[in-house]
Amino acid sequence: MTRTVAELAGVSVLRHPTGQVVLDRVDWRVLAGEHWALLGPNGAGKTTLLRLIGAQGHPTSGTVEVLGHRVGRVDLRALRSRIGFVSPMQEVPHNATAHTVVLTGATGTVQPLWREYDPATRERAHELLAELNCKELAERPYGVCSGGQRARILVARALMCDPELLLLDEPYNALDLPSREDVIDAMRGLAWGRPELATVTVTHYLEELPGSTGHALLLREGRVRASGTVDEVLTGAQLTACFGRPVEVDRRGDRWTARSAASVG
Ligand SMILES: Nc1ncnc2c1ncn2[C@@H]1O[C@H](COP(=O)(O)OP(=O)(O)OP(=O)(O)O)[C@@H](O)[C@H]1O
Repeated sequence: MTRTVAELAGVSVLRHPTGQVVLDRVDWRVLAGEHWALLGPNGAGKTTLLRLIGAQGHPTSGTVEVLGHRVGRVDLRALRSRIGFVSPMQEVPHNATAHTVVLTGATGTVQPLWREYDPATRERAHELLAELNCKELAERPYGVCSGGQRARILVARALMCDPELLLLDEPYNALDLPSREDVIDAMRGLAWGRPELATVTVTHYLEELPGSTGHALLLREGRVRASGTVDEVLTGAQLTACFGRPVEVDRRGDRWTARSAASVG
């Protein structure tokens, strides 16, 4: 039987002091090797849900189990060290080289802790840069790398802890088309090369989903509107219900496109 990586049951999040319901009785299970897309309008609760599954917070009610541990009963820092997280909010020292940025993933720190990195760890950072097709960037300062290169460096960094779960919050944000395609290729390569790794990617655009995406969850106003395989969920009817306006979805090869049905013709 395939291992459960994360399971949320009846999860709600209310904001203090307004009592705003950010997530409303969410049920969700992610299995090893699954690749999920998390979609929904602005403010639907996607980042909040990603943070919960990443053991970066507690629900107001309901249960969150990640990698066999119940959030609230374990040291969240220990749990987080087994989860890779890529987010545009991440703090990164821009004058550090790409290799150094990847190394900081071993310690989960913003700044490098040089004494912690033995030769094998340093070599591993090089290997991960190569796995993400950017080994030539090793000595380049992160700050001068392009958006697509930075995204791949951050994925390599997240893989330093050899995670069982990799979470990506809008990794394609503000990338030009070639850069986006490079990151999509890298994600597809990861799915192929690491069959046990589960991933969850928050995105706004179906065009950004690698063909390796097998599952999708649609959120609207904190509620799950649809959840399941991409064939069940990434349909015009489901996206229309989720976004509240007519949406048409096409699938060509292993990629998707979506557009407002009102603009067709
Ligand atoms: N720290 C916070 N304090 C108060 N409200 C918050 C906080 N973080 C998020 N919220 C609110 O919770 C709701 C969900 O936010 P969240 O960032 O999870 O949505 P999202 O689907 O990721 O949105 P977006 O697509 O715009 O990034 C929003 O209404 C937001 O304003």
